[in-house]
Amino acid sequence: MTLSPQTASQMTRDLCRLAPIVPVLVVDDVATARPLAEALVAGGLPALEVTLRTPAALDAIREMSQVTGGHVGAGTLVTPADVRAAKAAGATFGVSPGATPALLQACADEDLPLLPGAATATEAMKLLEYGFDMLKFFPAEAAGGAPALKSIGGPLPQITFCPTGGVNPQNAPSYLALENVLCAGGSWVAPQKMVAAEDWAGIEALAKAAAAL
Ligand SMILES: O=C(O)C(=O)C[C@H](O)[C@H](O)COP(=O)(O)O
Repeated sequence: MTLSPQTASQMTRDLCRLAPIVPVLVVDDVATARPLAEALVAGGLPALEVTLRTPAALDAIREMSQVTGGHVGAGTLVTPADVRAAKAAGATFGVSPGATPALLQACADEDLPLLPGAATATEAMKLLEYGFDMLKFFPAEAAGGAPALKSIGGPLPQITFCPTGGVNPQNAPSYLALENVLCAGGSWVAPQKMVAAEDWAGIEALAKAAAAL
């Protein structure tokens, strides 16, 4: 099977329209995965990105995929092997910090809609040449923040973005106000301490506040 970049972008764009914030999750303990996803979805954040940065990540994706109303994707996709593992675990989309031809091909082969990362006009233009017009702007704050993304939108208005990396409740509104931003990614809605303490009501409240941004 080969998923076209155009179709992949349409699918990730639809996901990014579900809520203003996509939680970026680092799951250490698979036992927390399902209640964490339930709290975030209940709070109004249905699209979830589980980073492949911990040994528990793939099992966490498997668990979270059972949660009604959730859309669980895999983040930190770097290699074709990551893509195959994410797909096998049940991820319905992928997110990568950047993009390589091998990664793009693996996502097409696995039918995994990818939100590929770009930080500069040239990177965005290369992805546009492939057919991707829904991108992750990463690392958002370090790469110039909302002013940089606004500037990229001048010559490249056909590309829409999900800025991620250093986004927080204070600066999120300045991104979300841009015409070329559909949503933003952020880890603050699932603080490690609250997850460890199993404070699901607290996390649901954070999600509600983020959903209202
Ligand atoms: O691992 C990945 O693929 C990523 O997507 C990196 C994330 O963008 C950051 O982890 C966002 O984290 P915060 O800056 O804490 O919101």
